[in-house]
Amino acid sequence: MVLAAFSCRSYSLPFLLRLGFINNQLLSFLCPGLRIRGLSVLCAQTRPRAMASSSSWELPLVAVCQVTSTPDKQQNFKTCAELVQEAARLGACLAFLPEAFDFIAHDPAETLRLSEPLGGNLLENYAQLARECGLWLSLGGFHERGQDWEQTQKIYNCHVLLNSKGSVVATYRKTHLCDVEIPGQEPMRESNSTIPGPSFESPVSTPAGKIGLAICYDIRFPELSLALAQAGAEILTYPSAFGPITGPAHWEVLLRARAIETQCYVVAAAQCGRHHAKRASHGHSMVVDPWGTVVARCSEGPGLCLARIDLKYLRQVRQLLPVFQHRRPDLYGKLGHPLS
Ligand SMILES: O=C(O)CNC(=O)[C@H](CS)NC(=O)CCC(=O)C(=O)O
Repeated sequence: MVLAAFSCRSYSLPFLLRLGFINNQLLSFLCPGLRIRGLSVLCAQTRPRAMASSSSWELPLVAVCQVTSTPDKQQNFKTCAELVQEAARLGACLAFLPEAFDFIAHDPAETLRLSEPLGGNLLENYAQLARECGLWLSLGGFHERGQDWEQTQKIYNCHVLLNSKGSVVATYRKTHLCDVEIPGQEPMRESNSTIPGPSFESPVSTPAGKIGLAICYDIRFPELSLALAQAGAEILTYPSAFGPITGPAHWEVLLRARAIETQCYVVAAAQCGRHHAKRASHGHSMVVDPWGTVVARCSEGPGLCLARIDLKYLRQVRQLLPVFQHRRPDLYGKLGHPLS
């Protein structure tokens, strides 16, 4: 007990663990109570020592906003605007809002009624907000009436990236729609109201790095994240509204897996709490670094968290573990076909 405590304080436990002077079994034998603390310290410091980052205040800061959207569009805008203003005050160059930041409706009919085109009032309000605050905005899933609205009477789930002048720099329309029924959470039939997008978009240069756009359920398709990484993405974004059953089981694991596989930062702004009588979301917005470490996470309820994006560190991780050189595309030809 004394030895373990002494080790922790004086000789940096993770350092001794890495050198092999002490292992987790020995540690748990010496001090069961400290094991968890020791492991969590280890987790935060598994970043290899040689890979020290640049001075952190020189690195771009991003903000991840977590909200509880309701059917009330005006109120939702007010909540999001306050968080974006807070992000700007804290020095962020880019703020991320979750899927359905504009609203979460009671049913598909209300979703369609509340939707707007890209050129509508809501996007104009966000463009003005970006200009006033002087930061970029990832608007993670806007219920968009597209060019084909008159014929189809259906919308797109559209991720819009605005620069600090309020101009639309990129749009991505969700390609994998969530049509799933999981016992214990409200059935999701996104295709009732939404058309899947035709393609993914090339990653976009921003003050924080090159961003690959995706949305929520897309995270279950590693093919998309690999395609984005191969097209040059350094940051992947998964603005989301995960449910209360799949959230605890899959959310963090999926985010960390995508970060480790692609060696990208993963930024995931999430809906949280109860939207209306029938629907609730998991929350747990976070930023994962290219090593797979969760470097920022929101607490319960609406709010924001911040992370620095260190692209030098990203390149070091990619050098240390050159999985993109070791990949065997000659083996994976049938990938993506339904299981037989
Ligand atoms: O409904 C809206 O207005 C906005 N769209 C959503 O919230 C979508 C479709 S219902 N939600 C998801 O994709 C959750 C995926 C998920 O929970 C999982 O993959 O486990």
